[in-house]
Amino acid sequence: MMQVLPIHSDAPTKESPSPGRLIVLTGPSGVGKGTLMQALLKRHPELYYSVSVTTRSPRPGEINGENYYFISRTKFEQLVSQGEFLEWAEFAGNYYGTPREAVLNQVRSGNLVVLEIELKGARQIRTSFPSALSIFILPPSLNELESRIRGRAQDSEEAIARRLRRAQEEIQAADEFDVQIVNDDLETALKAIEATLFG
Ligand SMILES: Nc1nc2c(ncn2[C@@H]2O[C@H](COP(=O)(O)OP(=O)(O)O)[C@@H](O)[C@H]2O)c(=O)[nH]1
Ligand SMILES: Nc1ncnc2c1ncn2[C@@H]1O[C@H](COP(=O)(O)OP(=O)(O)O)[C@@H](O)[C@H]1O
Repeated sequence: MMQVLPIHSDAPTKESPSPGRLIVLTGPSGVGKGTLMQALLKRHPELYYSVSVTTRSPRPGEINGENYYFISRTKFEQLVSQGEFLEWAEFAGNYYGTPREAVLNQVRSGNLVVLEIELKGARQIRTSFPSALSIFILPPSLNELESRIRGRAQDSEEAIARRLRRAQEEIQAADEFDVQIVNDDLETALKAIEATLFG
């Protein structure tokens, strides 16, 4: 029988036996998590991608409710105090969080739910959901990571520098996660993720 999880609680969520599963995709900014996620969703429409909430400004082309829910810092802090996030973190000057209820409902319904989140959030999920499958995406090199972030041409110099500093810290934590996959050739990395998820 499925156990009902506390929805509005700041206490770490107790894991319940459930037919669904949480998948955490993490790794430094610019490594290609978003690109891999999109390709994965195209090939496996049955996966549920959790749209995060953020205080970052939308980039050109980003759509509210599709890429992120874009909200103010005040509203974000209010949602934190209401226990609405499964995890949340500050990254490069902005807040990011995973909506609790939508994700838990999907897991309870038996779906594979993918969270694409940064290191601190990924650690929180590992603690709350020890059976979550966690995947760390590595760049082929730091130089390649920098050129991917620059190639995206959507962040200021300052934002790029912050992301690169943070990337070096994040990469050191790669071994904490269940699986490490290098995103050199995109297709190869995708196949490795598929093998991990669907075995
Ligand atoms: N903890 C946490 N991190 C998130 C969430 N949503 C996105 N992130 C991470 O926040 C970081 C910055 O995201 P973003 O500003 O979109 O930049 P980008 O990933 O470099 O394109 C990335 O590492 C995302 O994976 C979330 O809900 N929680
Ligand atoms: N395997 C790859 N080879 C070359 N470029 C890639 C690869 N994967 C992603 N990219 C490019 O790198 C940049 C950053 O990718 P993105 O998915 O936005 O990263 P993240 O979501 O991890 O920040 C994008 O311009 C993307 O097209």
